Amino acid sequence: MNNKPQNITILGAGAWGQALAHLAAINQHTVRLWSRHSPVSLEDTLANTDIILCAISMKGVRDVANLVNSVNEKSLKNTIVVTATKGLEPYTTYTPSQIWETIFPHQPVVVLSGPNLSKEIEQKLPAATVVASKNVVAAQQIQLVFSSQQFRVYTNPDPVGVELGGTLKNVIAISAGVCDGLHLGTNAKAALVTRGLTEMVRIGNTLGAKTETFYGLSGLGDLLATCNSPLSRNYQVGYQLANSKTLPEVLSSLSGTAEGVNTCRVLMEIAQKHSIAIPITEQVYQLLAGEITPRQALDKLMLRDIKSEFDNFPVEQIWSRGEKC
Ligand SMILES: NC(=O)C1=CN([C@@H]2O[C@H](COP(=O)(O)OP(=O)(O)OC[C@H]3O[C@@H](n4cnc5c(N)ncnc54)[C@H](OP(=O)(O)O)[C@@H]3O)[C@@H](O)[C@H]2O)C=CC1
Ligand SMILES: O=C(CO)COP(=O)(O)O
Repeated sequence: MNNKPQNITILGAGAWGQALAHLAAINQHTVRLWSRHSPVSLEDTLANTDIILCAISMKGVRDVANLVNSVNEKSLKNTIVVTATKGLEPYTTYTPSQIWETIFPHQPVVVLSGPNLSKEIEQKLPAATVVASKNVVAAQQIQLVFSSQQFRVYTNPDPVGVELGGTLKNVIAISAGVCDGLHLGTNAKAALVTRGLTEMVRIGNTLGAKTETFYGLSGLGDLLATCNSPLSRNYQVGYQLANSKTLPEVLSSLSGTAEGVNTCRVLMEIAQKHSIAIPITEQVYQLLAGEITPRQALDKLMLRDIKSEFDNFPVEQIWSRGEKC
C-alpha cells in the first residue's frame, strides 16, 4: 500500500470540496482544487494526478466527468476516481459512481460517504466516514490517504449501499426538518427517522445494496447527523417549509446544494417503476411540489392503513410461534 504523499485533484470548490481538501492536506498530500470558475485549466490541474476526487453537485457530475475524459484520457491510466457526491441522476437514475464507472470503465472508482457535515469538519471537529469500492485495494488506498486524528475512515465492500445511504437520507432529512419546524416532538421524530430508514432499505435492496450497509455510518450514521442538525441544508429545507416559506424562497436563501429536492423526484420514478412503498418520500415529494401543506403531509402519514412493522416478518408469524407477549 502506498503511504507516500499523493497528488490529489478535487473537482468542486464548494463546501464539501473545500472540507475534503483540508482533510487531505492534514496528511501532507498535495491538493489542487478545481471548479468551473478556476483560473487554471482542468487539463493543467489534472497533470500528474494520482487521485481525482469529485465533490461536484449531482447536476454537474456527468458534464464534469465527460470534461475530465475529454482532456486527459490517456494520462489518467493509474488514477483512482473518488466520488463524494450524494445524489441521483434524473432519467437514468444512476448514482454518481455509476456515471464515473460508465465514462471511466478501466479506472478504480471509490465512493466516500458518511455523517460528514462540512461546517463541523471545517471547525476541525472529529468525524468518521466510509470508503467503498469493488476494488478493495483502491478503497484501502483512499482510507490511508484520508485517515487522521480528525477523520476516521472505514472501508466497506458495498459501494452502491454506501452511496445510496448518503443519498436517500437527504429526503428523510427534509421530512425531519418539517417535523422539527412543526414542533411535533421527540417521539414523532424517532418514528419518522426509523420508518425513513425502512424506506431507504427498501429502495437500496431493489437497487442492489446490502441491508447491513444501511445500519452503518453511511446509512444510519448519516441519517442521524442530517436529521438532527440545523447545519444540514436538507433539514433546513424542511424546517423552513414548515415555517411557511415557499420552496423558491428557501432555495434562494440556502448556502449550497440541498440534493434531497431533486433526489426525491428521482426516487418517485424508481418507486413507481418497482412498486416500492415509500410513504414518507411521497409526502416530501408532494410538499416540495406545493401540492400539500406540512400539516396535511403529517395527517396523511398518520392515517395510512394500519400494518405490520416489518415487510417480510408479519406479526402473525411471530404469534404462531407462541411468542406473543
Ligand atoms: N456540504 C456537506 O456537508 C456535504 C456535501 N456532500 C455532497 O457533496 C456535493 C457538493 O456539496 P457542497 O459542496 O456542499 O455544495 P456546494 O453548492 O457548496 O458546491 C457545489 C460544487 O459543485 C459545482 N457545480 C454545481 N453544478 C455544477 C455544474 N453544472 N457544472 C460544474 N460544476 C458544478 C459548484 O461549482 P460553482 O461554484 O461553479 O457553482 C461547486 O463547486 C453534494 O452532492 C452534497 O450532497 C457530501 C457530504 C457533505
Ligand atoms: O451529507 C451531508 C452530511 O453528511 C450534508 O448534508 P446537507 O447536504 O443536508 O447539508
